[in-house]
Order: sequence, then C-alpha cells, then structure tokens
Amino acid sequence: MTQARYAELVSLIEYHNRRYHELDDPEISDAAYDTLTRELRQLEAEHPEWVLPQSPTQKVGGAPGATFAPIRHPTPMTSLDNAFSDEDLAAFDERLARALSGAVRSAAGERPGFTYACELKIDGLSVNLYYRDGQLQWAATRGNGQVGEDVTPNVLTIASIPRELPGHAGELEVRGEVFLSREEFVRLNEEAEEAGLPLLKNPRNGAAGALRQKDWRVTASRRLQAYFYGVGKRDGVNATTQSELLGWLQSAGFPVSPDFRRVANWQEAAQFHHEVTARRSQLPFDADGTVIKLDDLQLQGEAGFTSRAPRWAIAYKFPAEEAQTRVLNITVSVGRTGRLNPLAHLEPRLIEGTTVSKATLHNEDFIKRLDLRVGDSVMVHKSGGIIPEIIRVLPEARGAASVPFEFPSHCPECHHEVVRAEGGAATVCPNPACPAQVYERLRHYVSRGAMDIRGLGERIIEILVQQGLARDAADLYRLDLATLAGLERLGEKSAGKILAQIEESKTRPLARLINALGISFVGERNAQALERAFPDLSAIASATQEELARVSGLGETIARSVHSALSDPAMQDLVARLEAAGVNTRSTSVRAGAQLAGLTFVITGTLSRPREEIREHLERHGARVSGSVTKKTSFVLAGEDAGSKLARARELERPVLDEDALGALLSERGVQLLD
Ligand SMILES: NC(=O)c1ccc[n+]([C@@H]2O[C@H](COP(=O)([O-])OP(=O)(O)OC[C@H]3O[C@@H](n4cnc5c(N)ncnc54)[C@H](O)[C@@H]3O)[C@@H](O)[C@H]2O)c1
Ligand SMILES: [Zn+2]
Repeated sequence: MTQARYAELVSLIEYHNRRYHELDDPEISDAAYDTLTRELRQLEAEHPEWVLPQSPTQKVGGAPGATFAPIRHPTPMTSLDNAFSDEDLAAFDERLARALSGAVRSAAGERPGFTYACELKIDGLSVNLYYRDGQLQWAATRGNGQVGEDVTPNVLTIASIPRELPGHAGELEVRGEVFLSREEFVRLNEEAEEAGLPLLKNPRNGAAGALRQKDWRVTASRRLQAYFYGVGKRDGVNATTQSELLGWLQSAGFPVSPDFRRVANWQEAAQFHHEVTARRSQLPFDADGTVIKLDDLQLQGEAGFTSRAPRWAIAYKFPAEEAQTRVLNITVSVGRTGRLNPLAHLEPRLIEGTTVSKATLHNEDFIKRLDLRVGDSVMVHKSGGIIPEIIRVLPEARGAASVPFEFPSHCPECHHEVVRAEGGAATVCPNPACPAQVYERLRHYVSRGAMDIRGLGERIIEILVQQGLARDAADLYRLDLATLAGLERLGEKSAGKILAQIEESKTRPLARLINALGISFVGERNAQALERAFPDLSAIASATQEELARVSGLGETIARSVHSALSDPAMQDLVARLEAAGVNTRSTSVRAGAQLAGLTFVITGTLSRPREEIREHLERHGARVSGSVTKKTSFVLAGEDAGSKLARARELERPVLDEDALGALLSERGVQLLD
C-alpha cells in the first residue's frame, strides 16, 4: 500500500477519534475502527520512516474539551494495546518474557508461565479519582492522558464512590471505568423516545454523554455506575499483585467488578476470555473484551510503558458480531461524482451496540458476485469495512418468486444513460448537470468541515436544485431575500439568517474552500496542507503535478487528483465565479490580522461605545467600513435610533446586526471582542 493510504488512515482515524472521544458521537463501530488502526500499525511496522508525530498510535484519547476545567493527572493515564486472537495473546506473553528475561528464566533456561490477572474490559469511560490525606480532591476524565477534564460534581452523583478514606495518608489516584448498565440504557432510551428526543447510540455513548454534562443534575438522572481496577499515585496501598490491589480497593470501599480470575499462564487467560465471550450477551453492561494484566506489580514496573499503553497489559477484544437479517429493498442513489451507489435496506438488527438497517453494496459486481436479491436472507457484520456489510447470502431461504437484481442502465435521477468507467468497478452518470450530483456537491459545499453554511439544510438545497436556482456553489451567492423567503416554509426571518451565513462564508479560510470544492482524496487535512504550501488558490491551480506531490503529506495520487480537478474547465469556471462573488481564495499565511477580509460594514445609530472605536477595531482585522449602505455591504451594525441607513439596509436586504450579534460574529472569526 502507498504512503497516500497511510496519510489517509492517519486523518481518518484522527477524525473518528475526535467524534468518539471529544464529541461523544461515533460514526463507525468499534470493530471497524479497530480494523483501521490495525491497518495503520501494519503500515507503520513496514515503513517506520513514514510515522508522523501526530499519528494516533503515538497518543491517547482526545483533547480535553472547553466545557470543563483542565486537570493534570499526577501520573499519566494510558490506553491499552489490543489482541484479537490467541496468537496475539501468545505474542504478548512472548514479548514480556523477552523484556523480563532476567526476572523469570529459571536456571535450566526454561521459563515458567506468567501469572495473569484477568478482568472484563467494561465499555465505558475511564476516570481518575484523586485523594489527598483521605479526602477526595477531584475526579477527572482521561482526556489526552496527561490532562483530563474536571468532572467532580458529575462523578459524585455515583453514590458508591467514597468521598473519604478514613485514616488514609498521602496521595492516591484510583482509576476505573464509569458506565451505564444495559438496563439503565434501555430505560433512558424509552424515556427519550417518549419525549421525542434523539436516542443514545449505545451504553458507552450514553455514559460519556452523562459524565460530560455541564449540569450535574442531568448526570444524576442517568444513574451511572463505576468499577475500579487500578491506581496511579499509591501512597499507603498495600499490594504486591494486581489481585491484591483489587482486594485492597474493595476493602477501602471502592466498587470492584466481581468478574475476575487469577491464572497461571496465558493459555488460561485465553480460556477466561473465551468463557466470557460465550456469555457476553448476558453481562449486565457492555464489555468489549477482557483485559489481561501481569499480576506481579514489581514485574509490571520493570516492563513499563510505551507512549500510549502499558507493556504489561493487553486488551483482548471480542470478535466482531454477525447477524442474520433480510433484504427489504435495494435502491441506487447518485453521488457527488456521479457514481451510482447501490444500497441494501435491511430489517434492523443490533450489531455491536448500534442498529444496522442499511448496508452499502459498493457496485454492480459486488451484487453479481453475491447474487443478491430483494427478499434474501443475509449475514451482516461491521468489521470488514467502515459501514455495515453483507458478507453472504443464505440462498436456501429464497422463495420461488425470487428474481436476480437488475442494475439500472440509466441514471435513476436524470435518466441519462450510465457508463462503466474503464477498468473500474464504478458505474457513473456522466451528466454533470444531473440534479442528484448538483445536490450532493452543494450539500458537501455547505457542510461543517467545508463552508459551514448551517441554515442551508438538505430540504432547502433540494428545492434550490429542483427549481434551477442553484446549479453550483457560486449560484448560492446570487440568492436574494425574496427568492429565499418564497421557498417552502421559509419566511423572511430565516431567509435573512441564511443570507447572513452565506455572506459570512465568503471569509472562510482557504482550506475550507478547497475542501468544499469536493476534489477526490482532498478532505480537511489535505486541504490544510495545500493552504499552508501556497499563497492562494490560483497558485495551487497553476502548480504542476510534481510541485503538488512535494507538498508534505500529499503524495502522487492526491497530487494527480488535485491537478486534474483544478484543470477541468467547469471547475475553473466555478472558481472564477466564486472569486467574483467575493469568496476568499487567499491563504491564511498571508492573511494574519485579516480575519474579516472581504467583509464590508456600515455602522449606524448609538452604540455602547464610539462608532470610531468600533470602526478601527474592524479595520484592524481586515474589514472595510463604509459610510453608505449598498448592495455590496456585508453587514449593517445598527444601534439605538438608527435612521435612514437602517431603512436603506432593509430596502437592500442587507443583514443587520446588533452588538451581541457582532460579538458572536467576531468570536467565530477568531477576532478578539472589544472590551
Ligand atoms: N467507533 C469509533 O469511531 C471509535 C473511535 C475511537 C476509539 N474507539 C474505540 O476505543 C478504543 C480505543 O480507545 P482507548 O484508547 O480508550 O482504548 P480502549 O478503550 O480500547 O482501552 C483503554 C481503556 O480501557 C478501559 N478499561 C476498561 N476496563 C478496564 C480494565 N479492567 N483495566 C484497564 N482498563 C480498562 C480504560 O478506560 C482504558 O482507558 C478502540 O479500540 C475502539 O474500540 C472507537
Ligand atoms: Zn444523472
């Protein structure tokens, strides 16, 4: 595999880490995530020279959020390395034996097995409790391992956690897992369903959401639980083994999972793991595997840590789950690039904690290979790819009326004849004006990591495309209030807000625009690399493929894709019209202090400070401030008793801000507020 794939994996895994650890909103299953990290590790093992310092294999967790005060852990909190088979576990045992050879080899040169402590790997959130002289000082999430988030009031809603340790002296950090029982998870989702609120994806997600609540009363309504299994600072802890440590924790009043076994060697640890696997569905909470730890604490100390995990412990993950279900329908949609995407609609099944009701069928060949038909019984899993996948058909369950699926010969959206790209598996609609493609391109353009025009939801885009009001992104900048307000269910107020957002999108950093253009292989990360390397978009467009390939992290494949996309006449036309509309195409590197570049303000009325002061502040950050309202005015800042300028702004349908709205705009653009 190529280095481009490596770079792609790094950014993909970073993306999923952020969704999982920081936003508590994972997009893919844990098994699919593990498949990605395994591929990354494999590539890093084969090409150590590629390893990037920001690679997820070098770090723990995600960044602590801004909602909570940061807390530095006295001793770092780590993650765990994974095993997926008995062979992996044996290899772990063998690595330990080599690392600790002095410690364990007998005179005869043979080595006795290590004693291991086997525990459940509860799928929750780790916390660190810090006690000084017997008093709980604070409780924090793991965060990035060095710095976590102060969630003390939330953790204190868990009644079983001791606030005091009578008679204890010195410093103590106790580590454990906060989780939701499956029963509580079901109860909460029933409540949410009744209230019409979004459902929790799985118990882990629910626990993370509950623990990271601003208001501890909300946390209290979720009945979290916790089990503890380890220590950091450990004054006064009387234990020489992991098993004794668990006993000590229990006698000190901490809840400890009863599911524990001390074993004489790795084979017995594997046995424990398989026994737990067999009864995993009966556990009162979600677990994603077992944790096998060297029992002897002194040997643990000698084995030590890598930058992200202990060498003396390993998480043995449960195998990916499969489920049987039925294909209710097969639909074919058209993507941004014209690609026809067949999708199987399934009878919903719970797999690894999330409900699966759809599976991608990739392309025509995939369907042919499986001979997949509507009505078929199939096996589904989530481990192979990023999204759920059908792994086989059970043809014996097929009825007499079953007929092979016929792949469309014409675009289901615009009825243009479709083509099979030469040598490729994809079927594409070659019509660039195909409404489905226009729709997808616009949706991508306004999406979060791109131009972030939030008010333009799917329904509005759909209508804009249907009515021919937007054939590409540049058309968005020509929309006016009357047109927008006239669209189904919109009205003046929302239309005005959307217009303000469209206006504001003109000042997005170049990387956002590059991402928004929807070039294959170019997401947020590669777009940023391009922005850093060039002064503006036209410099990128006129760069040779070789020059592009030299941009750090890009490589051949991506460079070719950027080059050919930007030399396409339709793309050049789009870029020219975006530029003409005033969309920023310059790189931030030459825009320091120009966060408001491209925006024109008019200030009117009595404000909380002299208008002159506000004018200077805006101009210092690149804005233009003008005396009269025209069609070109981006925003009108209106105070008390604003007169003719405000009237003129209304007449010309220019967005009007009050001081609060200006404050919000400034902070969003990273400009300091006036104090
Ligand atoms: N679905 C996604 O998009 C996504 C994204 C990122 C991470 N993940 C999941 O998270 C995992 C990586 O996250 P991670 O770095 O937190 O590692 P991890 O959750 O696999 O392992 C480390 C954690 O295990 C927990 N743990 C539970 N029981 C334990 C015990 N008895 N002893 C010690 N620790 C125990 C601790 O909280 C510890 O921090 C992945 O393997 C994946 O399953 C999923
Ligand atoms: Zn089409």
